[in-house]
Amino acid sequence: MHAPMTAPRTIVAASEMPTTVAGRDGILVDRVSVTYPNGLTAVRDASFALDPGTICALVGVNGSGKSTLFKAIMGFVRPSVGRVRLAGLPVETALKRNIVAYVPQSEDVDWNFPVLVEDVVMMGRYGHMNLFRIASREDRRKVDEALERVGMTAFRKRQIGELSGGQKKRVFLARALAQEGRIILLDEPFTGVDVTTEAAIVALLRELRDAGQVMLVSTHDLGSVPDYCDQVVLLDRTVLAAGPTAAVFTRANLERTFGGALRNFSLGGPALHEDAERRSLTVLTDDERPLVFYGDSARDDSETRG
Ligand SMILES: Nc1ncnc2c1ncn2[C@@H]1O[C@H](COP(=O)(O)OP(=O)(O)OP(=O)(O)O)[C@@H](O)[C@H]1O
Repeated sequence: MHAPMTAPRTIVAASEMPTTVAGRDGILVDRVSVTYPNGLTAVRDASFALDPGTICALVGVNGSGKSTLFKAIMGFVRPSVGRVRLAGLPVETALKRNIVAYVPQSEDVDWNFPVLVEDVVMMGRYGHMNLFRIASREDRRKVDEALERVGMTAFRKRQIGELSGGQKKRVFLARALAQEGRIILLDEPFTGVDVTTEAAIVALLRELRDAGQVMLVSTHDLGSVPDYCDQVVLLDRTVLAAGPTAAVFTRANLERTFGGALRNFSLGGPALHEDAERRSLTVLTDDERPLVFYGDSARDDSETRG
């Protein structure tokens, strides 16, 4: 059972935190704004800091700027204002040192590209290779290990485009594992994934967290956030709230984040099933797995899932 939710509290902006503590070895997003060439400011004055050994959910409606923030962290777009530090380094340096791994959204990948599963995972090793990209025994061992960890060894000679959605996600996760980045960004890793695969991915993320990695996970799967995320960043073109899940992932904050996009079912009164206690039940849903609140506490219903 997840710890009861507490009242939302004021979150200290990353820029006000001493960089020697928060985000020093993890992710520091400090007053970042991103303006696209068409003049649209997709993210304004966003700040948060994540230390190693953290899984953080990035939550917001479609168009709230999640992918833009990922692109800024990956160096695909340059902030017009503010700075990103990865393990204390500027983005370009962190990328050169192979510190950041990225698991893309399925839509961002060309699945017709003829490439084998094991080749995709080997791409995670490219940064460790010399100019000629000749895989060493160590590189091959890391690829074998990564495929094994995600349960895709039997599929290694298959074309990536022939796999199911969940299998593709596992392969890209294996690529991130093979890369051995200390920072992993996952863009909607659970979209189109069955509950068994989701549970396997979550178990792997927990292992990585326990090994000291820091993960930022963009997700619409609200119901599972309290199960495995230590921290949450709520985004709506700017950071509405950021911090420990128990403090930030509250009904009030979610309603503020999602506004009319959130479907809210409230049931009051009658006892549920064999539960004798009468209490109110609220179900909040974005577009994937719903989040259930009993009174003001989010219920961890992981035991009821496959
Ligand atoms: N290259 C671009 N040029 C101009 N505007 C863009 C560009 N990319 C995204 N946008 C706009 O920036 C805003 C934020 O988009 P972004 O893709 O970051 O949202 P998101 O939170 O990732 O959405 P989703 O949940 O749908 O993936 C949107 O209004 C989008 O139309």
